[in-house]
Amino acid sequence: MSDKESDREQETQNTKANILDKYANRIKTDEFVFKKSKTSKDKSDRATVENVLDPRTIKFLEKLYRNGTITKLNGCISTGKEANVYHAVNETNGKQYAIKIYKTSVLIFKDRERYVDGEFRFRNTKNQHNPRKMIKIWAEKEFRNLKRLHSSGLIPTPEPVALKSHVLCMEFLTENEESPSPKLKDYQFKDTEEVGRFYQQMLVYMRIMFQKCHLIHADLSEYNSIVHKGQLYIFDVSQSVEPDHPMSLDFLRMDIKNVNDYFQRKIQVYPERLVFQFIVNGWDAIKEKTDKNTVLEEENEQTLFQYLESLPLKGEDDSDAGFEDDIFRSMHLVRSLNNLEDRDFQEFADGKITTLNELVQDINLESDSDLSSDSESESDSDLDAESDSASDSEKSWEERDTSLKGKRFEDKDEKKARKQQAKELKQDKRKTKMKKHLKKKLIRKTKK
Ligand SMILES: Nc1ncnc2c1ncn2[C@@H]1O[C@H](COP(=O)(O)OP(=O)(O)OP(=O)(O)O)[C@@H](O)[C@H]1O
Ligand SMILES: [Mg+2]
Repeated sequence: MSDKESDREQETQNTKANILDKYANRIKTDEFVFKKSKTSKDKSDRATVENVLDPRTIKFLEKLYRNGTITKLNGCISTGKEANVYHAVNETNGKQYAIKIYKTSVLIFKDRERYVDGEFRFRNTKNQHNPRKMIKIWAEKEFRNLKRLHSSGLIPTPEPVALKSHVLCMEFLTENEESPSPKLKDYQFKDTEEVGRFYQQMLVYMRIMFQKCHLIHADLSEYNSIVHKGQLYIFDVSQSVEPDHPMSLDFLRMDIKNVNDYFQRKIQVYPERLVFQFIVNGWDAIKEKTDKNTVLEEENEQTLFQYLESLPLKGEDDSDAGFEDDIFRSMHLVRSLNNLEDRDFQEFADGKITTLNELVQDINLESDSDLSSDSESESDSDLDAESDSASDSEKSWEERDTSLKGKRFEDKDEKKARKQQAKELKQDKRKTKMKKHLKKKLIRKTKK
């Protein structure tokens, strides 16, 4: 190890040592048991803390102490495959927090990449194989998505409080000092009427997330929703994507399946295709589809519930034939014919591919540009990312390269090189491209 590295190693150990000295009695990482916490006088076990939290994590955690957000980390409430969640408290104002600390195990990144690739907001993300940098981006993604949902005022979520690199601090959902509010999977429903209400509420939130917040959850289930003060709260949005993500509609169909799978153990549910159309269709298309005795005014939660009431449940309506859930789920859905790869044309001709506009009308898949740059709305104190020597996408927000990206602002020879490259790309695409007249003939044939 070079001198420089060993100095750095030594410095890290020192940082860790004196942080632990300073906070030793206020950081516990073993399992947090609510009832016991009041009486437990047992000192935090320093050795456990040392092997659970690495020095960098402790350094970020310390920022939450120093800025007065928390005064004590009580222990771990969940060990997930991606992150551990800890309970923390501010003993002065009694506020309770959930501190989600992401893990750096590389194995998970394989699965995560598909959620980051293709996302407009993370187009500059490099270092996909650098675990430390990747967890920072992943935590930032969760923080920004949570902020977008929370600030919309339309979707109940835990309030996001701060992000320090891969350490995310948010409001802890609990109705008393004794226990966290239950996940949907553990919630004791009063009766089937209440189950039905929660089911419709979940579908309405999925539509609002898509239409107003321009997000698809992509891991929605009874495990990632909590019933708090009688309301359904949505969280765990690190993997959520915008509608322009190439796989957004596949993720949406997966969410619909998971939600239906949970509720149909208790009540009758709607066909997945109708749920998909409810979420993705523009409001005018929805109004058109309703029968004449359901008059809908402007879109709000009430009219959305009203529309759902008018929908046939699974099996009640034979127009569903040919669109059973498994067929709908396995359908190769493309956004429009221009998205069709040449090799798919034959499949399309054989009627095996459905274009989106055959399924829904006036769909808006464009991500709202001001929403997409939701980082601008972050207050710097929230996104106090660690600023080590890193590429643009890694710099903390204050230091990131603010020169405008895009064609208008590049210098001359870069522009020339880019044009040349685009020309070559077009040339070899043309070689494999299907001739226009053949494409037209195929489409005419399928329209008959
Ligand atoms: N704000 C919160 N308030 C109360 N409990 C929370 C909060 N955030 C997370 N939890 C608890 O921690 C658990 C894990 O949180 P989350 O799902 O965000 O992490 P995860 O890494 O995705 O875990 P998993 O892999 O198990 O889904 C939740 O199921 C919930 O029980
Ligand atoms: Mg989760």
